[in-house]
Amino acid sequence: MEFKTTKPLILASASPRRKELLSLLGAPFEVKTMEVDEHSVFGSSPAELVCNIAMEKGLHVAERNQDAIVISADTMVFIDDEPLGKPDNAEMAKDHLRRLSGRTHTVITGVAIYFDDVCSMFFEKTKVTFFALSEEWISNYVASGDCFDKAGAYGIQTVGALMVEHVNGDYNNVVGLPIAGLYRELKHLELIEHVTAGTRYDN
Ligand SMILES: Cc1cn([C@H]2C[C@H](O)[C@@H](COP(=O)(O)OP(=O)(O)OP(=O)(O)O)O2)c(=O)[nH]c1=O
Repeated sequence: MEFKTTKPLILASASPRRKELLSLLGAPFEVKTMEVDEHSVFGSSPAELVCNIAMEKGLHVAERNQDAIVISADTMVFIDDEPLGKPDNAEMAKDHLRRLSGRTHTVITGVAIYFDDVCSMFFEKTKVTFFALSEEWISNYVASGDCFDKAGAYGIQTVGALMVEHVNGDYNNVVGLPIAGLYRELKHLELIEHVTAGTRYDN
């Protein structure tokens, strides 16, 4: 099953996970990124914060590619409404994991879709419950390096999966892109269509 977008599609993200998930649509796309200072972005709620960061990540790419659909996203882990982003160092990673140990946290991904001078945004929330983690586990996991490029200092799609007792919601949202929600949003905005037999090689 394949889809095509009504305009050229650009993913404004350096995340290999987002690239892999967007590929599920089977629609061609390019990756174009521009650096943004995530720390200078604010929001009055966790969902608003991730949406505002997602919007910021896509803005300059969209300005330079006005004939395209530009997609950008931001994923953060929230515990007690406090954001846990990507850890800067091993101590910060250990602190993140100690806070997540034995508790349920929320992973929110904000997604921005730029097209026709418009920016449409949505977010997806997934609840993840961790088993209680021993100090030895935390040290070994952080030493493996898996935690460093990931919000909350874990990867649910890697060996980090061994910490997860329960997931309530979209798994792909935790990995960085709620692809089912994104497909539905693109469909709602009439930016994507199913490639039916006979139209597959039309362009
Ligand atoms: C919680 C969790 C996050 N992550 C990743 C998804 C995101 O790539 C990353 C959160 O950082 P982001 O700042 O959302 O994204 P990024 O810096 O990787 O990529 P870009 O800004 O260029 O789009 O954490 C996992 O891969 N697995 C997980 O289980």
